[in-house]
Amino acid sequence: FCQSLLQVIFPPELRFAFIKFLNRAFHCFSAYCYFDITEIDGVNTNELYNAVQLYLSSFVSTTGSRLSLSRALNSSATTFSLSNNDTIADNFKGITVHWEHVVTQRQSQSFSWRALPDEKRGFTLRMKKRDKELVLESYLDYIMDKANEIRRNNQERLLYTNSRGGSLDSRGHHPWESVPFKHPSTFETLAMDPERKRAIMDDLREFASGQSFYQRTGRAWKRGYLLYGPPGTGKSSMIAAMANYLGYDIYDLELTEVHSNSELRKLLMKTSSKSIIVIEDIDCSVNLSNRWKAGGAPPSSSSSSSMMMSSMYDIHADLRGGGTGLGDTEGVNATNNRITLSGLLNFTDGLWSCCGSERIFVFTTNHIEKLDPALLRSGRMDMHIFMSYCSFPALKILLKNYLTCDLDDDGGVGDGGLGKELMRELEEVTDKAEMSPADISEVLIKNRRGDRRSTTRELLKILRDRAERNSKYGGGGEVEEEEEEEEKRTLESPKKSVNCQEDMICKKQQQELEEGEEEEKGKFD
Ligand SMILES: Nc1ncnc2c1ncn2[C@@H]1O[C@H](COP(=O)(O)OP(=O)(O)OP(=O)(O)O)[C@@H](O)[C@H]1O
Ligand SMILES: [Mg+2]
Repeated sequence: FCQSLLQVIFPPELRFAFIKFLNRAFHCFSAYCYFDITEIDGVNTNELYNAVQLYLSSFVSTTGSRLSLSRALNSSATTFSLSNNDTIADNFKGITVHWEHVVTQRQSQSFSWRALPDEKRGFTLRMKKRDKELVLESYLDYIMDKANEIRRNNQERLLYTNSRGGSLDSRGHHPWESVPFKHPSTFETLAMDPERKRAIMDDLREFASGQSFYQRTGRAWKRGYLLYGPPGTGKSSMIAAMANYLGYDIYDLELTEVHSNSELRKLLMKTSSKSIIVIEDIDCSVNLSNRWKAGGAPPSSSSSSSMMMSSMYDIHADLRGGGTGLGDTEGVNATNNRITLSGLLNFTDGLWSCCGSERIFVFTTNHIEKLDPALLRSGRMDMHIFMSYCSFPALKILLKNYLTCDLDDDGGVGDGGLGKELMRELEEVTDKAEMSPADISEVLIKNRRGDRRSTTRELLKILRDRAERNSKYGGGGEVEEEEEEEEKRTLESPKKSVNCQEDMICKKQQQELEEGEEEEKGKFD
């Protein structure tokens, strides 16, 4: 009766004004304030809404009793989110905030360019008025960062390659092509000394969480690792483990496909942050000890041989980038049409190297001694990591992974383990055998049908043979290694073998020239 009386006495305008006033009075005296984050902001999707949803999903799964589940395209994980009109509390730097997921039916609407969903979804964030500043200043940024991290962890990572060279294709597409990266190597499966492994993992973790350090010290947020060691010691596996550990994408840069320094720069500009840029076998992929060429004269040579050397380089430049041919002694083409060491150093160190951030450069080589000292100078590559032949602690990791048995220091645990004696014998010969983890894994795979002890005995036999051979002929599989190297070079870089032929032709020409000179000299004498 009162209500109808009020409706009769007060006109609607007055009633609305009264309700508005009551609302204002309530908000004035309330200790709380509210932010609405709607799913669609005008006609655009609100990034903050998606970020909040993802962020809340990281802890709502353990606290909520009724959840909405979803899975995004290319995602490998289920996303949990608050059900309609549910509420959850969160703590941030000592303050408590409350999130409510508000879903209402959208009223039949006027004309819109974009088909809008029937439901209007949004989050309401409730916090104490005194906390408003902190929320605006850092809580929302924190949520965005966290959401990006969750998105990256859930999403498949990619392995990029520059098989099309360094330039954009005719349709202006990206110079990198990608495939999903699914390498199973992790630091768990990687066989190397546990202490060194831990040091590398710590270094990576510090790098990934070191944004403020890099900002404070004025350094570009990047890090370089040089992995070196004999073939099959796990350099490529280490790169995969790094990517899996940090959740980064990998850009596998094929230097032989890049024709100039500017192409190299373009490629770099098209890489994303949180990625590992890899150049494998840097000593094989391109001749990088030619920096003197850009500066003019070679380090030490007689004039005739210097001329001959120049010609040699010009032939290479021709092959790669269409130079003018023999006699172009200044090497203009050599520097313009092919990549040089200084171009590569600019790539990793120069101003361009910091477009984008949080990037890791990894170079690998089997022969560190063949690299130009400029690449090795301190500060260039932050960490030099030697991947050695299999040591005993590394062997234990391989045994654990391949034979699925946990081993303590005495070889015990799990069905009696492998036994103290067997472990001692293994320890004695492992270092002397100088076998790579790849070779040892091969033995373990071949003999995996037998029981653990017989497989290990088989391995011990092979290790002993290798150790004996090494003591007889001195040194590890250097000859094998050289052969493998040569094979790798021919397989990976057909151009290289062309270059080798060119080198031989040039050497022959040089020999003929010298013989000619001697003849001339003889005539004068
Ligand atoms: N340290 C290691 N831990 C575990 N497995 C390894 C290790 N090293 C090699 N392997 C095994 O051997 C295979 C070849 O290793 P990988 O390709 O990583 O060697 P690499 O050092 O990159 O050799 P290359 O110099 O020829 O490129 C891997 O697939 C892996 O199964
Ligand atoms: Mg490799």
